[in-house]
Amino acid sequence: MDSSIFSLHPSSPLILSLAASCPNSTCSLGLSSPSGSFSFGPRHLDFSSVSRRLMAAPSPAASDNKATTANGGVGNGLFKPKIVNGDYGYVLEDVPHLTDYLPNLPTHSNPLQDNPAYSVVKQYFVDVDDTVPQRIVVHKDSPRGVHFRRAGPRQKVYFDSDEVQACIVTCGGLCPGLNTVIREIVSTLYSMYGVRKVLGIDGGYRGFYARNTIDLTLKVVNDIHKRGGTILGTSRGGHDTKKIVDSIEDRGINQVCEKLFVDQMGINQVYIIGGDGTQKGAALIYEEVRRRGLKVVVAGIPKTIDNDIPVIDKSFGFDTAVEEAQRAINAAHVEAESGENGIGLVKLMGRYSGFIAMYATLASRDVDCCLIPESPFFLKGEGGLLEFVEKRLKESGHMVIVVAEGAGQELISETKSMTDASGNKLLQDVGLWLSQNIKDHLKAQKMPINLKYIDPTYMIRAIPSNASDNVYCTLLAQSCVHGAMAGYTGYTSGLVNGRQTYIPFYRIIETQNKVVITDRMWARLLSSTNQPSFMCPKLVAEKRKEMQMATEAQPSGQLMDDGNTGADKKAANKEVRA
Ligand SMILES: Nc1ncnc2c1ncn2[C@@H]1O[C@H](COP(=O)(O)OP(=O)(O)OP(=O)(O)O)[C@@H](O)[C@H]1O
Ligand SMILES: O=P(O)(O)OC[C@H]1O[C@](O)(CO)[C@@H](O)[C@@H]1O
Ligand SMILES: [Mg+2]
Repeated sequence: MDSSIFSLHPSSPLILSLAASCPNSTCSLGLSSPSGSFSFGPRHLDFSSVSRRLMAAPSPAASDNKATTANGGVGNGLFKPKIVNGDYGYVLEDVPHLTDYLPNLPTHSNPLQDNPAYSVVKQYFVDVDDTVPQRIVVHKDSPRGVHFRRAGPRQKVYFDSDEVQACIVTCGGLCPGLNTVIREIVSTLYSMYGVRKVLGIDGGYRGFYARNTIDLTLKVVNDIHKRGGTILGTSRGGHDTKKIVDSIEDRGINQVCEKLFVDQMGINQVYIIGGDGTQKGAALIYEEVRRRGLKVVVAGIPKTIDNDIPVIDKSFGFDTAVEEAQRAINAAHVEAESGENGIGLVKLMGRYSGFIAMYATLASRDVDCCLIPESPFFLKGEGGLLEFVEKRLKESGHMVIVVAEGAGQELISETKSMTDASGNKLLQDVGLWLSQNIKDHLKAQKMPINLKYIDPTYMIRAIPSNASDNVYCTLLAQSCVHGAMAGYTGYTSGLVNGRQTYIPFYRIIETQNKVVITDRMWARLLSSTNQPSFMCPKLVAEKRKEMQMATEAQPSGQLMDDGNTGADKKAANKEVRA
């Protein structure tokens, strides 16, 4: 067994509480027929259809008695989190399961065990009790801490292949790898689970009730991973939970797709690919589905080019975007080097989180100054940006500046703030604003300059994913499908410490992942660019306190983390005090 994966030992007291809430553990195996699985033959669909529509959902309070409760909740907070506590501070933040509110669902043997491609695999299935720790760096006496359920195929599945009617939707901004995820969900459903009914929802959440859909077959998705964008289209705004669940349940989709959905059943597996906003919407859909007592899995795949989703190691497409950003930075450098007092200014995406700018800067080594939303700066006076620009030009004759689109917004916008259809703040063009201020300042100093402003914003997210992101997308998609087939719901599939996991929605949507400027990664950047921090000592102290409070409340999932999470810092502070 891998050391980063903890298995709950069946004899430990922990298993007792887990068995009560985990459908795949001993208690639900008791449902199996002597042959090891329930099989309802051709009538099975009828049974499911009845269970989808008629089985009364227990009241949230009753159904949640199975798990220890904790603060927080999903969406409207109707359903409490499933938290399992074990020895030595072990905590499992578990994901919901269909049997939490539909207790008598039949199980089936996982068809993967008859798949020739998997015949060589030593262990077909992931142990149902395997979990993955959120914190990988620990001290001798640290508690074992928070864990998530390990993703992967389970021995028992809760859907018969013929019964599955899946749909996929993509929402929010574009991101490299969206098509790969779509392709691999379809391919996993078809090739591993023998599913034949997969539908693409057109144009984001509103596509659920706009009734435009695409039949996703292996042929349709075959080459799509080579293209940027999403073949399904995407959108912002337009989330209406009730209308979406009405459509999932029995309207719209099966009517449009008469060829496939002759039995008039609704969708029973919903795969939702999108960022923080999308996952909030997914959490609401899950709650409504559960409230109605439907046998419908709601599963998310985190998509965010800004890498602003917490808990996960990093988001798919991020590497591709950083790689593509190098081309813009290289061009800026070439331009800057070639003119008198040349300045290459590159604006990169990053609304609230400056990860793309930070990683593109660290990768390039040609950058003299990187500005991100998390690190406030000021323009004029001693220690300000303009003084630094002037100094660097005098020293080197040229410079490259990388700015994240969300940086310095508080300095620019005096106009009334506007929002997009999803409620996200619309940003002012920090690149143009910086260009003008730098030009004005250096003109006043009588310094001739050559400033070239490059804005590759959409170019870094509209491209197809690179090879490593393609593999990442494949694993994410496969994990997500395995979870749905195993009956888990209300989860986002995500990579945690290099392992695929199922993370409850509430953990994904409760905070945003941000660059922690008091961590070593930002210090590495400052030492690579040799830029000042642009912060007065008082502000640094305030930031440090702010960050400490935030990280102590919640260990953050920093990209290539040093292990400098809140909990580690707590432990470190304890040592210092001792
Ligand atoms: N709080 C919310 N509740 C329900 N739905 C939401 C919420 N926030 C956003 N959505 C819906 O999710 C979809 C996408 O949201 P948004 O435009 O914010 O993008 P995102 O998923 O955060 O992706 P990204 O920001 O990475 O582009 C939209 O259809 C929006 O209506
Ligand atoms: O112009 P659009 O499509 O709204 O997207 C812009 C936003 O999308 C993001 O890439 C997030 O998806 C942000 O970085 C950016 O502000
Ligand atoms: Mg977002």
